Amino acid sequence: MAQSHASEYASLPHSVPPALPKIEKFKVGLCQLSVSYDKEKNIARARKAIQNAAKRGAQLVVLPEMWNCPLSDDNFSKYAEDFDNVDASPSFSMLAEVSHEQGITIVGGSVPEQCGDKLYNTSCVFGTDGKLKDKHRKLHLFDANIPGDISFKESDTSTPGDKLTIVDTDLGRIGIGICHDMRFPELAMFYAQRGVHLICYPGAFNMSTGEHLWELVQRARAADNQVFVATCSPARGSSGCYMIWGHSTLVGPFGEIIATTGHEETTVIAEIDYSIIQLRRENLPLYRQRRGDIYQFVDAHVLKSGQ
Ligand SMILES: NC(=O)CCC(=O)C(=O)O
Repeated sequence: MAQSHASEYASLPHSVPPALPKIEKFKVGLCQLSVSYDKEKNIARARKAIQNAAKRGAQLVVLPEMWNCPLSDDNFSKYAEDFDNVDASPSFSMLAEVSHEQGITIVGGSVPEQCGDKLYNTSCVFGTDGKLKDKHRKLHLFDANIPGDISFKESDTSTPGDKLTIVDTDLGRIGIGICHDMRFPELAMFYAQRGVHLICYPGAFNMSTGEHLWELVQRARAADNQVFVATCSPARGSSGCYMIWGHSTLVGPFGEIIATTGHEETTVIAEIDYSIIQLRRENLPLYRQRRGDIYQFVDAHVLKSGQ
């Protein structure tokens, strides 16, 4: 779990290059799904998309933010699931079943999670055995007010998470963020410093910030940290008042776009080759060039533990 990673890695020098996992090359599937008001149909649609991505060779499948639920604050509690009560959690159960059935790793986008009287925007990661490996609760809730454009206050209904999520999988060390989490470079730096190879951000940028910033921020997170970044959005036209930008994308460690799409429902299949991380870090050894004598990135876990 992330918190144990924090203490385990607290003493590492900043920006160590990651050790490569056994598997260097594999295919990722980014399922950009249409989302309707019918939760059962959303689950069936997601299952099919995952199965098709696996048939096309994807060993890792990423789903969008809020794939079981039209994206609006007033829907979250209606579509929420309690993951501790798996029998009453059809989205969770489907992901567990299909990851096992297909023998793949799934970053299960996000769905609203009910935990006691709290709602979270939560991403569950499943291993090839169908077991939950970890879950990430969105840390930075999307509260925005751009007059005449968009007004959204996720914090009216949801509670922010309180931990970082680094998951060791057969396909490398994966860091998880959800949508607005991508705006915060510190989170990506924290992950990179702890040897993450790939950061997955299920996300649903809107039309205004999407056009200007969706591509820019994910390329920046990848280039700054010399890691892979994968984003997965719902398709536009998905139900709800929130107009979605789409454009699910895989970015490489040079900030290069490896594969992307438009706003319609589709699955992007692309190859991740981790040896490129090593190559780029040799080409441009940012981790050695940082001026730790002038400035330092100090994370809260290190401060708290007094190191
Ligand atoms: N669902 C979200 O967190 C949206 C974030 C977003 O659009 C942004 O600009 O940030």
